[in-house]
Amino acid sequence: MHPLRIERLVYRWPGAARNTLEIGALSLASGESLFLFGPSGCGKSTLLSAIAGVVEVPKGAIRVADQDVGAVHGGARDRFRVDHIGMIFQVFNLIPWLSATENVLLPCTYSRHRRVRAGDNPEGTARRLLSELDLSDPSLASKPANELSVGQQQRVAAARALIGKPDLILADEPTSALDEAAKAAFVDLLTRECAEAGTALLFVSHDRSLERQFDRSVDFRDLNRSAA
Ligand SMILES: Nc1ncnc2c1ncn2[C@@H]1O[C@H](COP(=O)(O)OP(=O)(O)OP(=O)(O)O)[C@@H](O)[C@H]1O
Repeated sequence: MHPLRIERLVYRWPGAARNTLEIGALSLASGESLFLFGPSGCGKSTLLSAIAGVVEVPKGAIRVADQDVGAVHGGARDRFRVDHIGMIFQVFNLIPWLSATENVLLPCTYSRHRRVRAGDNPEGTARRLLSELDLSDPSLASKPANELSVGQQQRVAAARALIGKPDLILADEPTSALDEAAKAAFVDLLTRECAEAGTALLFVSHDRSLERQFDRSVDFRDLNRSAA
């Protein structure tokens, strides 16, 4: 099984004068972590949206867990995404009135696949992940998400992405609200958890101080011919 396989992906935002993405090939193996860097506006977030099926992609261009993302539509695509992909985006999409723990457990609510993979005690798994991310204090874990700091919300989003061992995690600048020490610890935990779970990690950022913590690093401008 390939967590991610991209071949001949071309994408243009509606109304744009030129293609945003022209990617020949990109794949990730199970448990592999890739750091993808490039300047603002070069198309990194667009690529993640295409992989997540948030924007329409041509059939055959992107496979996640061996499934053609462009061939799955509507509700089936939403179910496919929660079954196989964990996302840590710049906007965390936490449900504001749910506690940190309840937010972490959401993928297990929506996906039987993730619930089964979270083990016999998903609540215990959620607590363990939050504690690894330095959110073990019960008063923090039970707080509504909108009463957490942005850095704490980033870590809740990471625990939510990790729970139930998805095949792939997409992370878009997830350390922007953390200080230097917290950043390194966060990336260390994320890469370690992914390697142990066999989850492939695609992490995009322009902060190259994090690069050496990953198995592989790619300059987006080398990958994306439209930027040439
Ligand atoms: N929803 C959208 N509709 C139309 N064009 C968009 C949309 N989102 C992004 N774009 C355009 O696509 C190009 C790539 O943007 P994208 O957000 O993917 O870059 P990025 O590398 O992630 O940038 P950053 O590092 O600043 O987040 C930009 O020219 C941007 O204006």
